[in-house]
Amino acid sequence: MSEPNRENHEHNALAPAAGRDVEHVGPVLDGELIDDTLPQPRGRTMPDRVSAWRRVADAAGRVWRSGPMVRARSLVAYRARKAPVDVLRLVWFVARGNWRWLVKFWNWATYADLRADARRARLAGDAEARRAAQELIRSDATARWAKLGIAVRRVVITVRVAAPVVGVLWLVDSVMDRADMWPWLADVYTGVETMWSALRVVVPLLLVVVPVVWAVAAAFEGRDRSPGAGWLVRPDRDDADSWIDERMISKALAHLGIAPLDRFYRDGGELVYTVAARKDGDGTFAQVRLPLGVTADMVAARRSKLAANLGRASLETWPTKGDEDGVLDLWVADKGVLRGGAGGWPLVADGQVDVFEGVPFGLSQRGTVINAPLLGVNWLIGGRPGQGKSAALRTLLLGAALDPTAELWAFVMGESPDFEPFRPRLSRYRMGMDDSVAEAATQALADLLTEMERRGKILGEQPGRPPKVSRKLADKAGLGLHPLVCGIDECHELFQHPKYGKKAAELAVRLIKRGRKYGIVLLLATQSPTKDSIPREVTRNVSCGVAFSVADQVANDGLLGSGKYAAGIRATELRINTDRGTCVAVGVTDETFELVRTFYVPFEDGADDVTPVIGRAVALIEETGRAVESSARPQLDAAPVVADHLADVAAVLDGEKRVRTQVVLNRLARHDPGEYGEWTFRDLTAALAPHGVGPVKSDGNKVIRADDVAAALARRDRDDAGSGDGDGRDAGRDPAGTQGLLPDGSLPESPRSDQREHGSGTPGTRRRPDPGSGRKPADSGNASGSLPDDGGGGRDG
Ligand SMILES: Nc1ncnc2c1ncn2[C@@H]1O[C@H](COP(=O)(O)OP(=O)(O)OP(=O)(O)O)[C@@H](O)[C@H]1O
Repeated sequence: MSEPNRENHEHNALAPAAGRDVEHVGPVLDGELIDDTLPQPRGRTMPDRVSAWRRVADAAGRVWRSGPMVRARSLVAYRARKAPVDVLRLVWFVARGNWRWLVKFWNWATYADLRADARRARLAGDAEARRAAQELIRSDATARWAKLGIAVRRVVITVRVAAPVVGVLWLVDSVMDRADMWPWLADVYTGVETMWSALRVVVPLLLVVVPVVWAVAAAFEGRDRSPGAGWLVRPDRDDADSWIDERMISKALAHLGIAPLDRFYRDGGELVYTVAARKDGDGTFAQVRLPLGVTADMVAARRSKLAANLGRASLETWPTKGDEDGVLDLWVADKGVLRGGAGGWPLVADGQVDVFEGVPFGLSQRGTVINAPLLGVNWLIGGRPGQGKSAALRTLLLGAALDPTAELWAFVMGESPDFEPFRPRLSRYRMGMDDSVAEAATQALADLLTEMERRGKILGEQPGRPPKVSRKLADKAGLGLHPLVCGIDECHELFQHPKYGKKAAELAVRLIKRGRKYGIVLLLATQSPTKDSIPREVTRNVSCGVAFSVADQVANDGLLGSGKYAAGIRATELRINTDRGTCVAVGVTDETFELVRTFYVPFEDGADDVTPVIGRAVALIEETGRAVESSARPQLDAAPVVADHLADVAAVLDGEKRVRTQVVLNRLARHDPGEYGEWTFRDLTAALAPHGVGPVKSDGNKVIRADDVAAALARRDRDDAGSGDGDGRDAGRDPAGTQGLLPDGSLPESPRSDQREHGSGTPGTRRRPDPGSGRKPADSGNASGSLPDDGGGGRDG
């Protein structure tokens, strides 16, 4: 029975509705046919959900821990902590603002300023000025009362006119119906009523707004006007209460006694912080744009006052010039943090070095390890006696020793055992005060120059003409492009040597300008970095300057570069003995300067950590199948030191504008009898001709003009710099070292021996060193080995 019925229903339901009544058969459901044979979407399982949640939680955690979030969090926390004090402060500002307005009103009402003028004039006995002031008070009072009278009269007139009109309107409105009024009169009433309703809305609003505006204005008027009293302190670390913030810095700057800065503050100026005070290593860094008339140098000149104002020691306060003269970079160390030394050298017990990566040198002021660059740079280390120069030079050389590809030379121009333990690892080593050491060192510089030229040729022959020696090229057997590091301690003794000094200086300058591309590194240490003891061109062109405690600006700028003292980069702040081992360094990182606590590898009073490191360095070379180029080998035939005729002529002109050729010849003969003793006019002309210089006639005499010689020298230097990338110290410094990383523990691949495969000098007999013996060279009085070379002798040890 039910089937026909259902059919009937369906038929009715599907029948077209047009022209008939529609019969409702219940709700129409939307659906989808499911085919069991197709793959069905799977519901999300529990593990899926968990991992999705975990991903979301991870992302949220990352955002939570991100830098801006941390800063925002600490700012909110800081402000929340400060909220009660801030509220009290605001209330106090409002009260003080009202009081200040009251005082201002009172002063205006009582002519306090004019009365003060009159009083001053009376005290000064200036009757005329006093009369003028009193006259002014009288006339001003008259004018003021007159103005008040006019205003009152206007009000009275307005009331007298308006009152009858209002009365009439009120009367008319109370006796007449609006509908019976003239339309214009009804409009007047409508307008009045609209105004009245608007007033009913506006007045309560004003009753709220006016007090708020009043309070804000009063708070502004009553604000703290002392320097740096802004509200925007931006802490980004937890101990926000104990660190240096903008307010402290502004306050400290306000009390330096710099007139334009004082004026700026007096006029209510607020300093602009281009970098808000933030934690930077073991201290706080901020960058301030100084107001008109103030330079960073002016602040740097008052460093000790600034330090005192900030509650720090001078050494802990570093105001330096930022990107512009008017931008102050200020770094302030956390209290006492610089007192601790850097600790032991990280490689003293273990590890290896790749000199292309740098050598751990010390801790920066930020507390990170400075990996000092060795390749592609030259070093000048200086400071007062006993402050750590030799120890720093030793650390650099020790680092180089732990690179089995590096060849090391050392010359100590004095009686000092500082580098004795290095002997087994050194290819050349001379120590002492006699002339033969100076001669050997000069010879070494000449050989390095020859070697540099050879390397230049080799580099030019490589595919792609690489611009400089790379790790890959240095490791390539047979090229002889391995790193060659030459350290000269007490180098002023060499440059001031009566016989070899000039030559050594000339050679060193040329090496420093050009050698860095060829893997040749010069490390110079000196007690005396004055212009007489170190050639100006050396101090100008070395890329890494290190100054331990120095006595004055001259020594400071001699080591760190000109203008550094004025810019606030001052090793004069380092206290003799107290800050032993701490130095100011430029060029060792990308920072303008670093305050470095150098690592110390002891070699004194029975303590000797150097010898074991050298033992390890020698063992490393043996492991890699290299032969050590030791100074113990017999002397190689050294190429004679080549005389530089142009430089010698320049030297003997002795600052005179023009000198007769005969006098030049005489002076040259005195300067270097071996070279110039037999020289004639023709020799002199021939020697100078290639440089475009020659004798010219002046007052009937043949003379050499100093200007011509200087121009030729400059030309040559330019050419040298052009081919060697002449590194103006401050302009295009060499790539700086890195910070914060220790060098890779080991080289990726043991480099092959190539120390003996290039040609310079003549081969010597090679002997396996005995690292433990600390053996003296066979003849320590002789110049030790020249550049490693065996002219095709056995490779790879
Ligand atoms: N980084 C350091 N940490 C701790 N002490 C150091 C450090 N460097 C050097 N010293 C100490 O200073 C002493 C002197 O060091 P060093 O011989 O290197 O000074 P110097 O400047 O070369 O002196 P001189 O000019 O007389 O040769 C060392 O014996 C050592 O005690």
